[in-house]
Amino acid sequence: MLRSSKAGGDHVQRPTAPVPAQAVRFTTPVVETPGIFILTGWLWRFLRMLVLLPIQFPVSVATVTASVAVYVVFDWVGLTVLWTVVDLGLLVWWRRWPSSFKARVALRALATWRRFWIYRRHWQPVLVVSGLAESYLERQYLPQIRGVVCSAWADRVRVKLVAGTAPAEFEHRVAELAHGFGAPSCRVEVRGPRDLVLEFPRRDMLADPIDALPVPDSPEGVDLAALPVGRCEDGQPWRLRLHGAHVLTVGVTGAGKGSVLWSALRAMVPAIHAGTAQVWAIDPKRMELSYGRALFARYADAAEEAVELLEEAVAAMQDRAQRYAGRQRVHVPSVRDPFVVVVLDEVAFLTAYHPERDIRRRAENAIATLTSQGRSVGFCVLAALQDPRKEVLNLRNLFPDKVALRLDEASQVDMVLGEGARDRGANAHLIDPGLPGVGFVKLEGSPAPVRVRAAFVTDTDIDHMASRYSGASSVSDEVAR
Ligand SMILES: Nc1ncnc2c1ncn2[C@@H]1O[C@H](COP(=O)(O)OP(=O)(O)OP(=O)(O)O)[C@@H](O)[C@H]1O
Repeated sequence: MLRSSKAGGDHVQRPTAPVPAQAVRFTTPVVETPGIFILTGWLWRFLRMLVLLPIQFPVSVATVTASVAVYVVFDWVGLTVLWTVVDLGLLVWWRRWPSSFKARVALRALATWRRFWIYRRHWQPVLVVSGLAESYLERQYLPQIRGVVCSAWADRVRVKLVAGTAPAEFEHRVAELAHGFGAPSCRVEVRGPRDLVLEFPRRDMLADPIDALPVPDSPEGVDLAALPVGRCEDGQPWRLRLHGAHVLTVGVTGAGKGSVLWSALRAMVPAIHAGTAQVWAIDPKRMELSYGRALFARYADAAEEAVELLEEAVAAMQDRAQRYAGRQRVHVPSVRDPFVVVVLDEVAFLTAYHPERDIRRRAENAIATLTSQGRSVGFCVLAALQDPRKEVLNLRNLFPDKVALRLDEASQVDMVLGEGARDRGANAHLIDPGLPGVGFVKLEGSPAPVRVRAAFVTDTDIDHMASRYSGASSVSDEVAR
């Protein structure tokens, strides 16, 4: 039976055979909605809006209600007096307490205005055209705007997602959203299930160069785990963790890598002066670091010397680890056991470009050992690199913290900041060449990349630092101990 040519064959449609027309077709009947239902729906929505309006916009509703009440009771004269008094009060508030006025009045009024004029007005067309509206049974579902908050530099639009969609759909369309709402960029921050925030900058807070930040007054004022090196896009200080981390700064030539290195060193010079921190510098280009040579406990520019310096650092680190074994788990910087920062400008010179294979191998081994074992015993590698590809530096994942300055290609963003960083708005390949020192970082505790700018430490600043703080660092020769 099963072998018969008919068995099972009746139901199999051969790929080339035409689909037969159905003799009988079942379709859902179309029933016209009675007008009364439509009217009831509209009325229900209108009443709901009236009830919710005072809850959603209490200040605006109170203002309009009070104005109407005063007009009804006291006519135009009363209304004019009321508004004159209110305006004078606002004027005094603005002049006397400008920041509180800005936070409580100006930015809130701006948020209400932009919510309706920019976001509500363009929401449907932008989302439909960019493919973020969902369709189901011939009905269209749009993510909802839950609120708009304005800060001094950006609008944050809180959005409730349509059930069954994922934040990744927004992350893949940041360019469409930015253009759609007339913003220079858009970043997506996921706050919880079906809850995300779209951040649209209104102006660039990092457009102007930042002068070198003040040097802390004393070594006690230096927090090696949070050195201020510049500013974040929201105006907050950008702090770089060196103690307990390794930092890789990547950017094309002229991207401003030097300003990240020098800002970090500037923030810790009192500790260098007191001898609780040391800088071991490798400067293959002989341009970037040679200026502040007096600040360094060790310095090398030639390849052979540089590799020896790295191997000395490994020996010192291992010696310290041996002394700590079983006795101490956390490194506390002291004159005896200073925090050692190995600064490596253009690390690829040693790991990829040097013609001698032995130099490349030794340099790579030493960097790998320092980055994988140095954190807990107070050794940190602070490196700069132009090209982040694996062939150039296959150790890049041993650096827990990375800074992406201006990059050549879009694909390099995820190489530096990790997968998905570009989708979340870290467009390091689109940074304006006229903005050196601008880049993206991932701050602790948040997967969303943050745009930052390093302060610019000029040659004069370096001269001053070198003459004021040099010579005091007690170079403890750990290898000898
Ligand atoms: N943070 C900054 N703010 C303003 N201008 C900066 C900043 N950083 C660098 N610049 C300017 O950009 C120029 C190039 O910077 P820098 O030499 O640090 O780049 P780089 O990435 O180290 O380049 P290279 O890899 O070629 O050494 C500097 O001479 C300076 O004029």
